[in-house]
Amino acid sequence: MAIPNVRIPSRQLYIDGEWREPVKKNRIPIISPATEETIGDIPAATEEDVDIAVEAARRALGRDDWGSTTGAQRAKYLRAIAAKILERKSELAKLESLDCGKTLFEAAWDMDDVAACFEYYADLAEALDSKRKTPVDLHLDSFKTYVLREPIGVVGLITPWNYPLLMATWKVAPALAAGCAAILKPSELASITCLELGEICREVGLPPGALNILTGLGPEAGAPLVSHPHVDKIAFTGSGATGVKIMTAAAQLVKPVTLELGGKSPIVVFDDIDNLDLVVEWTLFGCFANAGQVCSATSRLILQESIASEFLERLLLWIKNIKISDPLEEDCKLGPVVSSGQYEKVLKFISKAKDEGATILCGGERPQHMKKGYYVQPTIITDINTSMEIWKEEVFGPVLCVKTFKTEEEAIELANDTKYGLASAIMSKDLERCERFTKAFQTGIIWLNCSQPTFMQLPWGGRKRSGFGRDLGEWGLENYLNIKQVTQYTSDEAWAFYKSP
Ligand SMILES: NC(=O)C1=CN([C@@H]2O[C@H](COP(=O)(O)OP(=O)(O)OC[C@H]3O[C@@H](n4cnc5c(N)ncnc54)[C@H](O)[C@@H]3O)[C@@H](O)[C@H]2O)C=CC1
Ligand SMILES: NCCCC(=O)O
Ligand code: NA
Repeated sequence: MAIPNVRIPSRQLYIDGEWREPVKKNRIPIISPATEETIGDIPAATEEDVDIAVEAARRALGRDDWGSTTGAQRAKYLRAIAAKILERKSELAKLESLDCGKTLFEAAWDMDDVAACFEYYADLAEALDSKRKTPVDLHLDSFKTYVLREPIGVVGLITPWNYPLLMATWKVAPALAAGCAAILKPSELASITCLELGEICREVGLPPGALNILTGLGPEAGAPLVSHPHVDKIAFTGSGATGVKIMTAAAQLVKPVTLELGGKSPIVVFDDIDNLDLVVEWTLFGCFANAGQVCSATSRLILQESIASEFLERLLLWIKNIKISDPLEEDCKLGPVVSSGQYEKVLKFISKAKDEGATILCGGERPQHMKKGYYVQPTIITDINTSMEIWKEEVFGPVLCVKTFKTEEEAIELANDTKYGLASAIMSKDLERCERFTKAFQTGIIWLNCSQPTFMQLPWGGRKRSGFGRDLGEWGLENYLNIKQVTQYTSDEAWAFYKSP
């Protein structure tokens, strides 16, 4: 089928409401994950550009047209952005798919979520107006006290390539709703749609400096943002290794961070399930959506021994039905991973698993029919012991590990046997058992008889090495608010602590 072509806009950095060439004039090529060809390039920001963007953001905070806006006024901008996203949905979805390899089906889904997220935070921005000043009654005649919620200031938002525009929106929307001035640094592996967000902000007349978009390499553009003295907070989604670097750099300035890092989430399947196909499909979706490049992917299947062979047999039949093709093709359900680096990384994990004695039940290689592109077959690995790397480390690719269990205690122990703590899923018709697992799972996200559904009203984030802080919901807005207490002495009486002269 003919692939719909779309022009990749050539952009500069988006700073202070306009397009600006990077000071050093460098650019980074865009490599198509589906064809391995260079299809464009993005500007490469460096420290000098970060300084210019931070000053623009600080100026915005000091100007009435942004720094003194009400939540209702900011909500208008957020709703206008949402409308433009929907207007350009088809083109943005294609650009997203071209850039990161995500199927067009999933990219379109993401664009709906992006628009809905801006709308959601527009509502919360309006609600903030009545919550800005909360009286606290001490039942004391001589004091009047209240709490103020105010924007935290200039915020640095550093985001990954697996959901390029959606992960950026999870941070940009609440940051703008709170009245912060933001500098977004998307991943250099997928920046196209984030740059289009800059064009959309320019078109809706978002005041200059409220949102600035700096594309570029992590160490060159991200690191200077983290260590900039006039950036008040960093919100990050990405790898654990980079999260540690960011937290270490921010610590030098006692700068607050929120870290949404990786995961190695379990899906526990009991033999009392009613509908085998329903559970098999959730298991597939939980690990192979977005080609497995999902921080919350339930990439460890912990299967009750009594149904293991029947379940795996059915799983293999479903896997054969997954259409692997150019991600822009209709009905494609598995595209390439984002880059040659990620491709090599995933294949290395698989070969290490084999070396350590595991069995590749299916997949494990490039699909025969895809001669070009960073494609990895949906892969299932069995005969795993818990000391293997494949059991412990996040692969961030279409690779599902399987272990079996007999008792609930064994299942809980296997599920929590990870340094991560992002998400867990349990499939069982016994809701009391689900309740027990909800308490026992050491994660921030629990799925009961499903895996991955993500709703922006709910707090998203984890524990342990999956980081801390929460995106989405009211919690997402709190990330960008400073809480200030105000205590007023209202009496004319002396305080009478000291003896009057
Ligand atoms: N939890 C999640 O949602 C994600 C997890 N990952 C994991 O991370 C692995 C590596 O993927 P990467 O794209 O390299 O993730 P990464 O964590 O290195 O990159 C994420 C963002 O951080 C920036 N960055 C990198 N080094 C930085 C530094 N020193 N200071 C400031 N910013 C910096 C990058 O430019 C990008 O915008 C993946 O294989 C996957 O395992 C990657 C993306 C998302
Ligand atoms: N369903 C959203 C997952 C977000 C993430 O992988 O970071
Ligand atoms: Na890309």
